[in-house]
Amino acid sequence: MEADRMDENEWSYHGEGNKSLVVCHTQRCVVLRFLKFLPNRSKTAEEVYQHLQKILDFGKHVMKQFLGENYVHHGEVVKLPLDFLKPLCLRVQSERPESRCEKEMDVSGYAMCLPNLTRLQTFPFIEHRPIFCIEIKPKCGFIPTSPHITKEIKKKVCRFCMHQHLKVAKGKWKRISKYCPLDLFSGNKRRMHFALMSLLQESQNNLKVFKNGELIYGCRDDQEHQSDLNELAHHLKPFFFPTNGLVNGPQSTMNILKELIQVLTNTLLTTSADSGRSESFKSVPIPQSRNYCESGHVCTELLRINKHKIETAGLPKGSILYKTLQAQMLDMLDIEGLYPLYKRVEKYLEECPEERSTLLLDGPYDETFFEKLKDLSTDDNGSVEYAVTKIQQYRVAMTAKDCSIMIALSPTMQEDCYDQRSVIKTARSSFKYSVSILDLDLKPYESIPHQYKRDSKIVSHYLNHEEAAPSPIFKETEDCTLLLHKVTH
Ligand SMILES: O=P(O)(O)O[C@@H]1[C@@H](OP(=O)(O)O)[C@H](OP(=O)(O)O)[C@H](O)[C@H](OP(=O)(O)O)[C@H]1OP(=O)(O)O
Ligand SMILES: Nc1ncnc2c1ncn2[C@@H]1O[C@H](COP(=O)(O)OP(=O)(O)OP(=O)(O)O)[C@@H](O)[C@H]1O
Repeated sequence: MEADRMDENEWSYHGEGNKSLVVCHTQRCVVLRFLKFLPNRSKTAEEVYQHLQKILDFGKHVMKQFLGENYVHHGEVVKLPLDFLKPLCLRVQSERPESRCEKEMDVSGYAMCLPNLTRLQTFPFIEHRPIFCIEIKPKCGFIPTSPHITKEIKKKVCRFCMHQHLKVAKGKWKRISKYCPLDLFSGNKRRMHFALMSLLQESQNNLKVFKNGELIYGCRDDQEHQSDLNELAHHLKPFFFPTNGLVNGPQSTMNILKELIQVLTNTLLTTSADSGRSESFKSVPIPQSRNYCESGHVCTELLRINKHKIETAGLPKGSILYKTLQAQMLDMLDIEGLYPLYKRVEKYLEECPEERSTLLLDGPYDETFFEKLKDLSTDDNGSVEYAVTKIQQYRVAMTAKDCSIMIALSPTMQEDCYDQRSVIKTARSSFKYSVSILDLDLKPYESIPHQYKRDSKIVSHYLNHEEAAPSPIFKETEDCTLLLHKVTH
């Protein structure tokens, strides 16, 4: 990137989260990811540079090893001139959703330059072949079994489903989503179909759809707005049924969504030859963990019929979901077991503050850091070293619980002679695809007390308000349609 030739008019607002704001180039397949800060909390240019460099190192030396070379794009830190940044910041301001404007885009002079993951990862310039991309923020896909857990409900209902109730009560979202991460991570195609359909119906901030790089569905600020699946299907129709232009109406919408879900399921279950170095990790053991959630909305009939399958189904090793779940499961103690270890480290640092850098709490995030994550033992010998290892594993796990998966798909003719490993096929369609993971910033050590409090808030709210309430009635005709439809393997 040539910093002296940067023109703000070539960049447009792309999206943002709680910690960063992203702009994309209009001609090339790249984005710039800026940090965001609360007003008066901004950092110096040097601090921002160091922070971005740590994000890069963590992606490159840790998450790439974990999740695989092909899925993770660590990008590069770029220096940008102020006469580019100031007008760019003004330009994007009007595009930003109001709910995100509490924080300001950092204009200190550094950003992360990354490939635009809504595009196929094989071309440096924007191709004019049609493409769409689904972004999924799957959240935590397992129920914890840690002996440190004090509330039994945490062993029955997953955190996402419990958290839904608090979010709706606080007005963050209008409706409870029927999505349960345990369905998506189950590896069972029917449950995955249900999870994806639920995400489409109530996308919240867990699903977005981009068409030719532009957001067309999901993550709307206006939470009153009920997502319009007909509109989405209308957008996607040319990708799935290019010649069948006249068929319209609910049946057509359903067919398109079913096709979309099938393509997504197949992609999520595809294994990558590129295994990274996660093979050198032992699988994280989770004794007697249940793989469905008591508050899940997946039709009880389906659970009954498929009970045996649900017990045995699993994710293919090497699939993106498997790798993400393995990283999430590095949280073996649960925040309830982790918090006392955090306090142990804090006490030690109070007595010996000069030891902070020796403990490597703030990096460097290099090979040595990665190697230390491999120690899965939970035999606490009372040492500060044990506490630090568990804390670092927890931070990696929390990162994996909050990342997003991008699936970019571009229709291709069966006869196009692409490398067949990068083509996903169903009976009706065939797509060239790429899968990536984004938002792999290591969660801060300092956020552990906040995590502890939030966990207790989510659980108490659920116990006080929801546990006694009956499960929502499941309308089989509406919601089971996809589930009970035969799924082609
Ligand atoms: O705690 P959670 O599960 O609500 O996750 C937070 C996310 O909320 P969500 O529930 O996905 O809507 C939250 O997402 P939103 O801002 O709600 O879109 C952030 O991703 C937050 O991470 P960070 O503090 O910005 O690094 C996330 O916080 P962390 O817990 O990952 O630190
Ligand atoms: N490399 C990329 N290519 C395309 N889109 C991207 C890329 N990186 C981020 N985005 C888009 O920008 C949005 C915000 O980015 P990101 O998730 O990294 O922000 P964040 O503030 O770190 O999120 P969080 O709220 O989870 O902390 C993403 O949801 C995604 O839609």
